[in-house]
Amino acid sequence: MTEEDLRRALASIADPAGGGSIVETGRASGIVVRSGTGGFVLDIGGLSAEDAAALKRAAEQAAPGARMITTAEAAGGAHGQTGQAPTQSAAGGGARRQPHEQPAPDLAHLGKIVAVASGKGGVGKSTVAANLAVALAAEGLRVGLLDADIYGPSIPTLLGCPGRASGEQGRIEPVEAHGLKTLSIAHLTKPGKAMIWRGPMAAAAMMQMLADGDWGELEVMLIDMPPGTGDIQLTLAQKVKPAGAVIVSTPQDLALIDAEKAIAMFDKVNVPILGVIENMSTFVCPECGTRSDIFGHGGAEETSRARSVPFLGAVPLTMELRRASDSGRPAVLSDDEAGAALRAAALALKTELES
Ligand SMILES: Nc1ncnc2c1ncn2[C@@H]1O[C@H](COP(=O)(O)OP(=O)(O)OP(=O)(O)O)[C@@H](O)[C@H]1O
Repeated sequence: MTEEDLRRALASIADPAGGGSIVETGRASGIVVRSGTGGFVLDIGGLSAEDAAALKRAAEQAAPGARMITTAEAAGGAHGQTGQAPTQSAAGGGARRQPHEQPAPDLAHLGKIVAVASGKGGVGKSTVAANLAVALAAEGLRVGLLDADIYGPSIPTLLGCPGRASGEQGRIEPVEAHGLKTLSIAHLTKPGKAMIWRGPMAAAAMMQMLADGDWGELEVMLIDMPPGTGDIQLTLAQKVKPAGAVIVSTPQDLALIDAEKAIAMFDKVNVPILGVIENMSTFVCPECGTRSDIFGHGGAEETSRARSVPFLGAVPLTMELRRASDSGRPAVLSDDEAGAALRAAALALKTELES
């Protein structure tokens, strides 16, 4: 038996959660054959006991004698619900890519890839990512922005470019907005569909948008990561090999603890930290202009000093920024304080990328 035989046998089994065969969705991974004996990992996470038992039986029958390791570690999303792979709904059925199975695609045409990440949700990571991207495009760079926040895609709203991406023959045409190219899972799926994907499917979707997107020749590709340190972050580090990561945090202690965790995770997988940005740094009252440090102030700068990573700047919490984000006109295009702070952070990032 060869690995190809084993892979083909497993590919004949449909993932009970939908999205294609268990090889296509990444539910069967780590497929190896050593001295004629096969082995693979079967992820039964997110399945009902009944579906899991049926799947194990089907795998045993399809690959008799192969060593099967079952794991539920990668489970995520709603249990037992059906997900949908992006090519089915958008790009017209191109070759799917498996982060765990296929060699890393050649992404040299994407230029310097920068992950914008946060340890904790809701700190304004997507807002910062969108504004950095628009500011870098305004500086004349050819910029891409990938929304890899599969579970809460917000880039189309922030850039004011909802709707569906077009595509043919397995390629996906990115959407153009504010001088840059962007793709989001929200451009590829019906609302709500992406939320129920399991971890490996979400990672596969990110890789597919990167590899199958018709991005052209870019200088910088920013990736708006989902919050936390899960499957997608690992796939990114292993397959995409980014030039570095930008960590967004509020000055609040809890957010900073999680930001530290994110820094440690990127350190561990050898992704350099290009800098830390403190968001919601100081609240500026829209009525009287009074400043108050609702979440504290300066904590992210202290963290970056303690970890010897660059501090790219502090962005205030302002009504204008919130309104600009909701209306799809990035704050960086206006002259107010938050816009200026974001432009400065983008320039600091540009300097880091050039050094
Ligand atoms: N500096 C700021 N001033 C005012 N509002 C802000 C600021 N930064 C972000 N926001 C608002 O906070 C909300 C959350 O921001 P955003 O979606 O960017 O966070 P996130 O960290 O990406 O969240 P998630 O973890 O859900 O992906 C949005 O409504 C956004 O407009």
